[in-house]
Amino acid sequence: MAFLIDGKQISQQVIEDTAAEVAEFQITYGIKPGLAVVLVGEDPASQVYVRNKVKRAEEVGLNSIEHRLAATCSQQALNKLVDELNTDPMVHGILVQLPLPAHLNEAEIISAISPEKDVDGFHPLNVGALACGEASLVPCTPLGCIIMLKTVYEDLSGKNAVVIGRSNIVGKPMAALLLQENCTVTMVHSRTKNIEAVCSQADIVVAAIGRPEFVSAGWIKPGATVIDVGINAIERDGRRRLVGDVDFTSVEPIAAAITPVPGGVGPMTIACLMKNTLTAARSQVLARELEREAG
Ligand SMILES: Nc1nc(=O)c2c([nH]1)NC[C@@H]1CN(c3ccc(C(=O)N[C@@H](CCC(=O)O)C(=O)O)cc3)C=[N+]21
Repeated sequence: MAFLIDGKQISQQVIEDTAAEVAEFQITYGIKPGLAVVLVGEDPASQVYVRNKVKRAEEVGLNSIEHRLAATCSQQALNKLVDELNTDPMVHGILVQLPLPAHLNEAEIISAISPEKDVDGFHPLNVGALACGEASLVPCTPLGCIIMLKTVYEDLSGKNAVVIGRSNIVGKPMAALLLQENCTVTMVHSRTKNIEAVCSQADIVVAAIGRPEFVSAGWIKPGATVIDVGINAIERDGRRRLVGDVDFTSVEPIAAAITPVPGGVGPMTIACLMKNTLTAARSQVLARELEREAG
């Protein structure tokens, strides 16, 4: 029986710590850190995520502002909104919910967000900073995974970590963060040969491929720690269920520790978004003070 890494509980701690720091921020500066969430279109899953984010933001004491645009909105209209949020001094964090409708250019929008307000950590400048090991705004999901891993291991140094998946939003930043923690990092993906054999060498497996229950017992070394980033809605026995990228039932008896879905990585992602918004607000307020001092 594996130890269950309780994302709900760990995220609650992150939320409470952030809430205390937000309260202090407000006393010091007389304003609340502000988070703007932009949702384009009416995708039901996205609506649920956005609602959860706004709810959590209120809990933490952030000023959260939701902007909704029609699915048919133009690139110019979205750019214009992002520009307004970039210059709004009450907004410290901007999140444009992905994926965007197909006619919109995601890379262009991500680059249009001011890097100081990029609480997703997706802007090329923040991606570069992470690659150089000097990031302040780190993508929320990988950051949440590292926080969970640190509840299992005092020190990640020298661990063999395998990241399954090479997306810009999870796989690549995850590998960068594990490397920063001195892990020996291997990335595997759809073109990797003998993927099972590579995975079964790992002390730590992070699964982020977006395929329901893809990783099964044969991939996992006994005693490994398994972080399941997947959130897949499937239908089983006529009921809608959420499952991860890991076949929990077969892997759980082999692993030493594993994250559940739901209640694992998902809540950590949202908690880290709150943390990043506070980080962004602090550095913007400091930058403005320095500017004022310099005259
Ligand atoms: N710019 C941007 N940034 C994101 O961070 C981002 C995004 N776009 N687009 C969509 C994905 C997805 N995402 C989730 C966060 C939390 C849960 C979460 O908390 N899930 C619950 C279950 C929720 C349920 O019951 O449906 C759980 O895993 O326990 C899920 C999904 C953030 N994303």
